[in-house]
Amino acid sequence: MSYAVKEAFLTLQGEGAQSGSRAVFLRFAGCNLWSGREEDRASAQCRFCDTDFVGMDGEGGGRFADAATLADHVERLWGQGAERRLVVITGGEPMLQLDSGLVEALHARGFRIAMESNGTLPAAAGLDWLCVSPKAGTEVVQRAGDELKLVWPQPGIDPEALERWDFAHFLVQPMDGADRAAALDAAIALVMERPRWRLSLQAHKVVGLP
Ligand SMILES: C[S@@+](CC[C@H](N)C(=O)[O-])C[C@H]1O[C@@H](n2cnc3c(N)ncnc32)[C@H](O)[C@@H]1O
Ligand SMILES: Nc1nc2[nH]cc(C(=O)O)c2c(=O)[nH]1
Ligand code: SF4
Ligand SMILES: [Mg+2]
Repeated sequence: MSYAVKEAFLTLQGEGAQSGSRAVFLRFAGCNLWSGREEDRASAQCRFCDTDFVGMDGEGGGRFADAATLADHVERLWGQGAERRLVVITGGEPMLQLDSGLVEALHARGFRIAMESNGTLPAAAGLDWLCVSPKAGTEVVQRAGDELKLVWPQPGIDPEALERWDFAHFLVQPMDGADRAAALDAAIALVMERPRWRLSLQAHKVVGLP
């Protein structure tokens, strides 16, 4: 099968428990919770998205005919060196496209594979790091993984209920947008009340990386 990629680039992981790690980001086009068009945002299931995932016109984006071609592209973006190769697969919603063929092709090139998902679709087998970020009002089927990353505040989500899910790390990330100062206060307050949680800041935005 072919893959629709919005953009792909080398940067540092800015979020979560692996923040600060060198990584190739592979951003698939399309999401199942929002069309990506501003005129649809108010009626979407996920309304706070900070990402343009429409089309294939970004840096390093395009239509890739098969898994080997896309994995070669990721390898070229990483450059020389076999040590600690990491690809973060995101979107949009990556589980609309990520399949076992791409997992195998990336592993064959020595990559650890991390994925950022909204959890409404079951994760592909064989991933090395799974981040699930639940969205209020959606049915999250993927309730186990490496990190649960809760964008906060989100009315309709109860952090205490999420603590029963099977994750190694519980991160709370302030919602970026018009109310980001209040969101930061709310995220800090959550950690103060519930020590299971740790604060995840979007470090790439602070330092000006993509
Ligand atoms: C753009 S999403 C793509 C992956 C997947 N669709 C998801 O939602 O997890 C990547 C990450 O950014 C987070 N995110 C999106 N909009 C955000 C915002 N306005 N502030 C903070 N985090 C945000 C998501 O919750 C997710 O953890
Ligand atoms: N540097 C950087 N780190 C990130 N971590 C998760 C991101 C995402 O959009 O999925 C992201 C992103 O867009 N850029
Ligand atoms: S689920 Fe993820 S990609 Fe889709 S609209 Fe929400 S934050 Fe954006
Ligand atoms: Mg992002």
